[in-house]
Amino acid sequence: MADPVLTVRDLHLAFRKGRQRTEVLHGISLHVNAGEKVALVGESGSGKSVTAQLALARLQQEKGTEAEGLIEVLGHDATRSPARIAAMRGHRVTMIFQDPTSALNPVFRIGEIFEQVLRAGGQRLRAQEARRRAEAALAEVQIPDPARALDSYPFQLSGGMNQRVMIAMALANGPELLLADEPGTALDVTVQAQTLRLMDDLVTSRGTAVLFISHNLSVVREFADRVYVIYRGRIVEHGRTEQLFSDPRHPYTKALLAAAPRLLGGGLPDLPQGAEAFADPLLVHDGCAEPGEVTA
Ligand SMILES: Nc1ncnc2c1ncn2[C@@H]1O[C@H](COP(=O)(O)OP(=O)(O)OP(=O)(O)O)[C@@H](O)[C@H]1O
Repeated sequence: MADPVLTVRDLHLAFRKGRQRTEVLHGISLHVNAGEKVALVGESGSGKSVTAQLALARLQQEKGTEAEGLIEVLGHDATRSPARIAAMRGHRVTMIFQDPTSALNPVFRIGEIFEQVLRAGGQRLRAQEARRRAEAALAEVQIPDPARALDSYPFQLSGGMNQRVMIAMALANGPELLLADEPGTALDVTVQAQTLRLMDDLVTSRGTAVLFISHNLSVVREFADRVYVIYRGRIVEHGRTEQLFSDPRHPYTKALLAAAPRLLGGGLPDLPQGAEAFADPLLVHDGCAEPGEVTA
């Protein structure tokens, strides 16, 4: 069996503010093997994002955070050696967020952000080579005019386009682990479906391990090899995806399944013929900023 790239064991997390202490994780354990696609599913506030933030060593240093237990990322303990995790972020371990447009720094052009991404981890790269690699990466996520997209600001692209840009950036350095936190939930369902399929194809062909965070069980069905169900800071059920769908044991998993919107075929919807929403990379839709409007 492949080695785990992420191991979480008996992880507890509490936030302290003044005299108040709020426990949000109550001893969760999970793992993601090399090349495996694993989903962490649960309702809002159940503790999905904080788990990913701990794996990225982003929460440990915050005042009031009390974390106990093991979080091992590519062989390094995220609590004891946060600097080692920080050094791997952006190339060996990467992340995709819910709202792609606000995740991209609005004051830089896509090309400039991409160049920084390609230099993550101190890699030396000439500007021309960075541009060539960025164009190739954007072409791979099926952006029709990569050169034009690289010269654009994030607010000039649609939410769907920015999500593709984020996917391209997250995979550009060949990470071993991708943390995808509700990717595309800020987008409409058809665009979300398209981008998730694209991400799925790319990570599957490259063998990138993914921890896929979602509140929607039916979305992960098509994507994940295994699923963990988290409820109020506890893993209440886990198993192989098909087994979990065909024979859910925990009442919460059953409720989550019943509540999940029925998408076509139980998974992501197929696109209607001719519904290519991406013909123009400068097209603004999905309720994103209007052209010329700079988002914060
Ligand atoms: N920095 C923080 N300080 C205090 N409490 C926090 C902090 N970050 C998260 N929490 C709390 O921890 C709990 C878990 O939050 P988390 O963001 O992990 O939920 P989630 O399952 O990802 O939900 P969503 O799907 O809405 O993002 C919530 O009650 C949240 O309010």
